[in-house]
Amino acid sequence: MSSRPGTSSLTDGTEDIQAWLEDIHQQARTRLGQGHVASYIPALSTQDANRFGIAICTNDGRVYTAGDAREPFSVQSISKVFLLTLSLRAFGNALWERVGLNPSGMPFNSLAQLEAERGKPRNPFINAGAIVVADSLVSAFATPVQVIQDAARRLSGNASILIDRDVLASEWKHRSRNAAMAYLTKAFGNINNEVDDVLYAYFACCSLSMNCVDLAVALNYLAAEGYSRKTDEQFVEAELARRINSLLFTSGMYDAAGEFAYRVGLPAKSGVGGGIVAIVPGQFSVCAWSPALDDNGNSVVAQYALELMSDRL
Ligand SMILES: NC(=O)CC[C@H](N)C(=O)O
Repeated sequence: MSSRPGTSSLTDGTEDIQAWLEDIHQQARTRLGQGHVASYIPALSTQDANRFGIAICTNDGRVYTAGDAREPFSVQSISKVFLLTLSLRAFGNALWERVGLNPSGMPFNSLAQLEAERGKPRNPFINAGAIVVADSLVSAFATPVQVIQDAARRLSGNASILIDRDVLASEWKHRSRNAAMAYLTKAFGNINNEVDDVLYAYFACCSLSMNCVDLAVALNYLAAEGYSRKTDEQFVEAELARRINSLLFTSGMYDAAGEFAYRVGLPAKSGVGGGIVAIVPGQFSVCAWSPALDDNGNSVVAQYALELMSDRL
């Protein structure tokens, strides 16, 4: 993209944007080979670390892609954005009596902080927070997983989005740590349903299989003041979209949120499947994906691609 001073919107020609994206993809590829594919969920460990895709969805509905942007991957913690949005739609600010709003400064699966803070998770994007949010959805809906899958399908316009049953089975089998968090939270009175039901809903959402285009399109409402072009509805109020973006900015990248904010400066959510969604409010949403992660559980190449992108905006 040209870098005329003072211009930062994606209003240039389509070919320019496509070339710009391909250029970022080319440059970010140089970091393939760094990091490690997540192995604590065995079904994720078989992913090919050399995959790398990126997709942009502009607020006027144009989609640009480079690399493996249409290859489905496990969304993992990116699903926490769907969980939070649906819970805030159902419960509004009452949710914040159960979940905090501050960065955790701890790994996403920390038990120590949850114990110290008496079962009120720091924010909705660490695992304990998302498990409380999932509990709220188990209370609100008879079929919470279906509700979330439907939302992902409608917002992305892709009716064939599925839950990856192998990933779900693998997460379930290796659930000890998340189960410990859920039971500890329940012991403090902050889980209302059966732990197994809540964990199942949480894992099923993490196991959604989507590609970069699906995610960039589905989460574009956060760039577009809450409006979803796909469903042609105000999915959330503009103010709520702004608040979710603020939370993503401070807490979306786990304990690396500060560093990511410094380097990239955009609201973003990562998942251990290697995806990262970032939001440029008023302009576009972007999803980058490459499976190998750094020590914080964030994709090395996807982070670098977003850093290059933000440098050039
Ligand atoms: N950070 C992540 O993507 C973690 C999600 C994963 N399903 C877990 O519970 O550990």
